[in-house]
This record gives sequence, C-alpha cells and structure tokens, in this order.
Amino acid sequence: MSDILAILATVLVASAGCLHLFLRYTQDAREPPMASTIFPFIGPMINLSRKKTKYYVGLRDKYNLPIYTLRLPGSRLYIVNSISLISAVQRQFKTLAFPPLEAKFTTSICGTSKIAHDILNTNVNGDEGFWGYSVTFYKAIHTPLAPGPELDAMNRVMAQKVSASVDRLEERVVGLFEFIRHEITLATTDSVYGPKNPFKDPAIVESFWTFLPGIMIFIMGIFPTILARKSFQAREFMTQAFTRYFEEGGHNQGSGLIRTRYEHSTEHKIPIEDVARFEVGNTIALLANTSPTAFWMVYHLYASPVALEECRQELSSIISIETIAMEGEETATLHTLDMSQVKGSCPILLSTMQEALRVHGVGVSSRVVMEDHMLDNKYLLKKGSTVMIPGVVQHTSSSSWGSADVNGFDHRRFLPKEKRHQPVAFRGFGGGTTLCPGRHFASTEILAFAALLILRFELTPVDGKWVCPNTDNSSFWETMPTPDQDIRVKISPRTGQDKRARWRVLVSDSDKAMPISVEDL
Ligand code: HEM
Repeated sequence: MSDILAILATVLVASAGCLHLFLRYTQDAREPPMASTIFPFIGPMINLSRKKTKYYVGLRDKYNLPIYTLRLPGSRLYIVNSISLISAVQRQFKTLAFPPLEAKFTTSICGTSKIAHDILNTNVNGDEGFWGYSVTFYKAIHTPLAPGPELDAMNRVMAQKVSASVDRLEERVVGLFEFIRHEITLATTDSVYGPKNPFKDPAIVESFWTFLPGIMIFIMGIFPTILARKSFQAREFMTQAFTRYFEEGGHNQGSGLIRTRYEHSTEHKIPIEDVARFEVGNTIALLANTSPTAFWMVYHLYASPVALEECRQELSSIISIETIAMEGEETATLHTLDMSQVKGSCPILLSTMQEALRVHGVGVSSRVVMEDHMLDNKYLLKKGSTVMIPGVVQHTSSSSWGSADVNGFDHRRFLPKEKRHQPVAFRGFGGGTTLCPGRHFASTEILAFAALLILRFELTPVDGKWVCPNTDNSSFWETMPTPDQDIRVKISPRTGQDKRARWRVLVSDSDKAMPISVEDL
C-alpha cells in the first residue's frame, strides 16, 4: 500500500514539475505575471469552479498585482485588477473585443442554425466597416432603451404592472425571492412583449428558470442534450412559443425594444425560428439580473431600520395625494408616485440600489484578444487569450471604497455629497462599449417596485431576524447571484394605512439619464 502511495506521490510531483517547466517555456516574460500555483493548469481550473469569482478576490489579496495571467488547459486568462488598466482595456475595444465572444455565446446558448451563425459571424468585429448584424446590433437596441419616448412608453406599462402587483398584496407569508421573481418577471415581460407576451403562460415562466442552470453546459458545448437535458427541453419549448409570437405579429403590439430587435434580425435575413432563438437568449439579459437586484435591495431595506426609515421619509415627501370621486357619492384618496421625482429627489433610495449592486454584483466583463497587443505599453497580451475584468474585485477594493467599511452595506455610500469612492470601481452594469443598455429600464423598475413596497407594507422574517443568505450555489455567469435559500417573510400592510386608498405610479416624459454608472455622470 505504502509503495503505491509513494509511486503516486512521485508521479504527481513529476507531473507538476513537467507542467511548471512547460508553463515557463510557453510564457513570455512580457506577459502579465503568473499567479503561482502548485499544480499548473489544473489548479486554477479547480479553484475557479469551486470558488468562482471569490477566487479572483483571493488572488488579488494574495499578490496585489495590477494584472496577472491564469493558465488553464488550452487558454490564457489575463485578469485585470487595476482601475487604470480597466480604462486602458475598454479604450481598445477593437483589439480587445467583445462582439466575437458575444456571437459565440449567443449561438451556443440559443442553439441557432448554421445560417444564423454565419450571418452573426460576418464582419463580427466591424473590421470591414460599420455593417453586419453584430456591430449594428448594439446601436439599434440603444435607442429604445435610452432615456426618451420609447423607454418612457415601456416604463409606463411596467409601472402599471408593478403597481397592480403591489395592489394585489395581502397579509400572508411568502418566500421573498420567489415572490419578487414572480412579480418582476411578469411586469418586465409584459412591458417588453406587450399583450401577446409568451410569459403570460406559467409554463413559459417555469421553462425560463429551468433553462438557466444549463447555460454553462451550452457555452462549453459538452453534450447539452444529455448533460443539460431539462434546460435543453425548456429552451426548445420557449423557442416554439417565441416562434408563434413572431409569426402572429405579437411584436407589433409590443415595446419599441422588441419591434427594433425583430426588424434588426429580419433586415439581416435571420430565419424566423432563429429570431425566436435570439429572443430566448435576450430573456437572460432581460430577466436574470433584475429580480436578484430587486431582492437584495428589498432585503437590505427591511434588514436595516435606518435605511428603511430614511427611504420612507424621502418617498413620503414626494408622494402627491388627492381626493377622487368613486362610484355613487363615495370618494377615495389617490396616492401618486412620480418616477421622475423618485429619480431626482430620492438619492438615498437610488444609493441603496447601487450599494446592493456593489455588495452583491459579481459580473465579469470579458474581451478576446484579436491580435498580440501591448496593454498600456507594459503588458503583452497574446492573440486568442481572454481579458477579464471581475466586478467583484473592484467592488471589494478598499483603495476604492475605504478600508473601514468596504465589506459592509452602507445605504448612503453613493450619495453625491458623500462621494467617498472611486466611481470607475462601480461595475454593477459593466462599463465601456458593453455597458448594460438596459440599466435605465431595470433601475426604474426596481426603484418603483421597492418604493411601493416600503411605502405600503411591512415585511417581517418568519424566523424572527433578517439573515443574509449565501450565494455559493449561483452559477459562474450570473451577474447578480440568486440567494441559496429563500427568506420566509410575513407581509402586512403598514399600520395607519388607509385601506381604501388608491395608488398609481406616474412616468412623466423624461429624457434625462439616471446617474447610475460612471458613464452617466
Ligand atoms: C439589474 C438588472 C441588470 C443588471 C445588473 C445588468 C448588468 C449587466 C452587465 C454587468 C452587463 C455586461 C457589461 C460588460 O460586459 O461590461 C450587461 C450587459 C447587457 N445588458 Fe444588462 N443588466 C441588467 C438588466 C438588463 C435589462 C433589463 C436589459 C434589457 C432590457 C439588459 C440588456 C443588456 C444587454 C443587451 C447587454 C449586452 C451589451 C452588449 O452587447 O455589449 N440588461 N448587463
């Protein structure tokens, strides 16, 4: 037995030695330094799958490097820690490019046809000029999602749905995440897809959440029909529903966003079933992050009596109340929450949402290196490698946020007058050319939902105290992780509330952007 162990140990040491030699031989001295590891290639792979984005934080704390190399079997990752290098990466958007990665993810996650694959990959990075599906896509969807009439129209539907969902609330016990996810999913999809929204069918809602866990398998392309069978079936079911939606012209009654997406695809001769497949992919951007962000914000509001009270006060000062005539002789009070006032006059509420995105946001911005490049004239990035900017590294950086409370939740941290932080370190919505175009829509929805909830209801945890759930089970690709365990809460109307009062959310014409990311300031 001991002989076998000795042989095994020798083989392991010898293999590690060979891998170290190979590493040294194939690593250029001008490349970012390597994070050392006992077992090259295999070690980082195991650590990444076990610790996920926490691995990047651990390496940042251990080596404190501006940028470093992680070698995985068959690929090089350059991980960026330094703020100044983030700007340098984002400036080189052609050489350190996102569109080729996006095209690869889209085709593998959505299971598109060869025709759609070829259209998507033609002039994918715009090297031959500003034409082709991929490079014109971002500009096309930017207009209906940017502050202006189309976004206002979408927000109006959303506001009405969110308001109706809070109206339906009554005294009961719910799973907080489950409840928020359900309401946000319906409000978001109704706003985007209109009256023929496929998500009105509960089977489609269920399919969406069944589809998500298979995403990593789709991306890696390892037998998805077997290893992600349920996900695969859910995706195909959603594809059929979206094909029917487009064939029946559902998009014509939907938002500017869905009409633009459909027109952009058909102008580029994407077959209808692939338009539907792209839409299944789009539901990930649309839904996967909004519900968890709303959940974390609501959790922190109710878990902190000070934050709750300050936000309630802020909101109470902008609510307008009028008496309206009802049937017969009756009257009622109508409370109006105007979202442009929320955005302009409720900085603590906005700051609480940003802090939820900072504390929980773990999105990684990725870029593929199109040709050998000297980043900032200092570091050689080799063609074919991937550059990664993990948001969590920035969000937990004490040099950006202050060492005293970087790990704590401070609902006032983002107040303009407090300004104690480095704004570039906020990566909740990414940055540069891939900055999330849906941030205005998502933020308005989350703020409207949270505002109505805290103005009208108390939430008390059934277990007696608020305990922050872990997120260890969340997937690698998730930008806002979902909680591992739900929190059972009792919902009850606030005392002293007029039970007959009516509430509405107003979205008045606004072409001003909310100051969310550094690009909006
Ligand atoms: C709170 C909710 C949301 C969060 C936290 C979030 C976050 C992000 C992040 C971190 C990125 C990647 C940025 C990068 O790589 O640098 C991104 C990209 C994107 N988001 Fe969002 N997002 C949210 C909601 C939405 C919504 C509602 C939509 C659509 C209406 C949307 C559409 C997109 C799109 C299309 C991209 C890709 C941009 C590109 O092609 O370059 N997101 N989002």
